[in-house]
Amino acid sequence: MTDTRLYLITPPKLDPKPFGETLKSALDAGDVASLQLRLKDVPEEDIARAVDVLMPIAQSRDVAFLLNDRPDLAAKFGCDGVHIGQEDTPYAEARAIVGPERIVGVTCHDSRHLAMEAGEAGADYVAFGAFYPTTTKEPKTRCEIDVLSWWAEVMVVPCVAIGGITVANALPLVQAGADFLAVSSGVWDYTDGPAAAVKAFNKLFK
Ligand SMILES: Cc1ncc(COP(=O)(O)OP(=O)(O)O)c(N)n1
Ligand SMILES: Cc1ncsc1CCOP(=O)(O)O
Ligand SMILES: [Mg+2]
Repeated sequence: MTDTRLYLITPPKLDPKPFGETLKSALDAGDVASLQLRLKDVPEEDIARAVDVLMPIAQSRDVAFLLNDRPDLAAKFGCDGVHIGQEDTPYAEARAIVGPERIVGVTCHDSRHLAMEAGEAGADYVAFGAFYPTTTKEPKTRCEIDVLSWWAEVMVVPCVAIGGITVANALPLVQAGADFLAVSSGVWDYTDGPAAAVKAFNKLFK
């Protein structure tokens, strides 16, 4: 049995009501640690509406609900945390906004240095990637698996792997010691559907 758990990331554009039904079936299919709402280039009211619909679905199933990019909205909406990248609100400011009880995760690309900085500052997790090709986002870097295994070996701050992760290519990341696999299209676009993807990922973690 490994300690790896699934961290789902929503598609960058979605219609909350129908997506909410898809989300229910995915979360009811197996263990999911967290869901990140990651809407890009949309007005705040679209984020608010998606939070209204999707956050109760996640939280009622003990799935942590994180918001991408916006610590101010994460605090305003009562999300469980926020994910910030290197071009978003700096960690110290994000932590001051959301407080000590909420999760703050930080993008660290392929950089041991960025991850050590974030970990020492108090980040609740560091995210490395992209490990595989992805069309969901133009990642700034590719990350080698040895960065992940080094971190898992020597550090205690949880590490997240992200970028092009699928059921077919996830095992080396699990074996390297990733605490979480952050997955978007590998679940939402899975051939047999998101629920089957959640089941298949959880089988890999056994
Ligand atoms: C878990 C996780 N890891 C990395 C990212 C990427 O964040 P960022 O670099 O800020 O890019 P955008 O997602 O904001 O386009 C993430 N969102 N989640
Ligand atoms: C947000 C993000 N950051 C680096 S790669 C990526 C996209 C993750 O989506 P997918 O799992 O579909 O590659
Ligand atoms: Mg960001």
